[in-house]
Amino acid sequence: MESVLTINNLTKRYGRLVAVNDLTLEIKKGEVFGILGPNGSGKTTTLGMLLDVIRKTSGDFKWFGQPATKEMRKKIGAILETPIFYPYLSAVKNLEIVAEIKNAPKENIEPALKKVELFERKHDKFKTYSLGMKQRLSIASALVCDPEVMILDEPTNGLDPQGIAEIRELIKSIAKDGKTIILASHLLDEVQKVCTNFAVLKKGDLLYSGLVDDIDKGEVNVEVASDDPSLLEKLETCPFVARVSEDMGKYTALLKDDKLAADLNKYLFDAGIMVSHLVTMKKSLEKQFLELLAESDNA
Ligand SMILES: Nc1ncnc2c1ncn2[C@@H]1O[C@H](COP(=O)(O)OP(=O)(O)OP(=O)(O)O)[C@@H](O)[C@H]1O
Repeated sequence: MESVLTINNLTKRYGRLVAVNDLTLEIKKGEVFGILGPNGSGKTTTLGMLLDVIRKTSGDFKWFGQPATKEMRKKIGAILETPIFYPYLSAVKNLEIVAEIKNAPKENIEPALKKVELFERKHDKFKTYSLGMKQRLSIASALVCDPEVMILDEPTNGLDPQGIAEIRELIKSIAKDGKTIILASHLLDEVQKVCTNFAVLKKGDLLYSGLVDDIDKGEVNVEVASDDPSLLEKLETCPFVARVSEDMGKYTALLKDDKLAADLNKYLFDAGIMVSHLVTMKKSLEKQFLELLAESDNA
């Protein structure tokens, strides 16, 4: 798949504080890429550097395989904060002004308003809009330029549950149209619901990057006990046990090759061992991330 963005060793320091530390990532066409991390983890700083509104300290990034140019930046629609709309003007008038400033065709306004489901309300004044509608209009203002990539920073912040659901649906529907989306969020749930790929940042460091589908896959640890003294030896020689540890007379075996507790039970039974205790201790990535985020909140 074509690379939309490659980031190599990107770093931003504010004095002694390292806001983004040696970040290396690749984002490919069609991905909905979530940058996940608690407050202060460096998400906004990263997006700011990628959009050249924050000056990088060191490192490098390329959009579409090339250093960013003004022309290329037109392919990127970014909403870092709500754009300033005129409160007494209608949505359509506001978007006409946006199109004028950004030199975008006025014909894009109607489809953009339809996409964000504000077409019926297009003549209403901006000030009469709910927060969710205002956010959808912000997204429409990026769509007016028909960008290939959309960048959204905490797109559901401050919205009520219905507003949140609408924005998430909208993001998925924009992605279906073939646009690549980069989204910063502190909500694992949001990233899980909307994104295909994600990276986890903590205090500027990249902790993890991978597929959202892998969140449910986690390590399978099985706690096992038996009166048979050869249990440890059998566990250590089992071809799908990666590691064994002992605690209070029970062994914990980390399984590999997608094997489950039932497979271990069968293996031990076939080896002549009757177990007295067998419990799966699955630690999903989700749990690990929640722990990680909680740790950061307490830091
Ligand atoms: N202009 C600045 N001067 C000094 N420090 C800054 C500046 N901007 C950001 N920082 C610091 O850099 C770190 C990363 O901040 P950043 O805003 O990128 O995090 P974030 O993950 O986007 O969090 P949030 O969601 O709260 O904005 C934080 O410690 C922040 O205090």
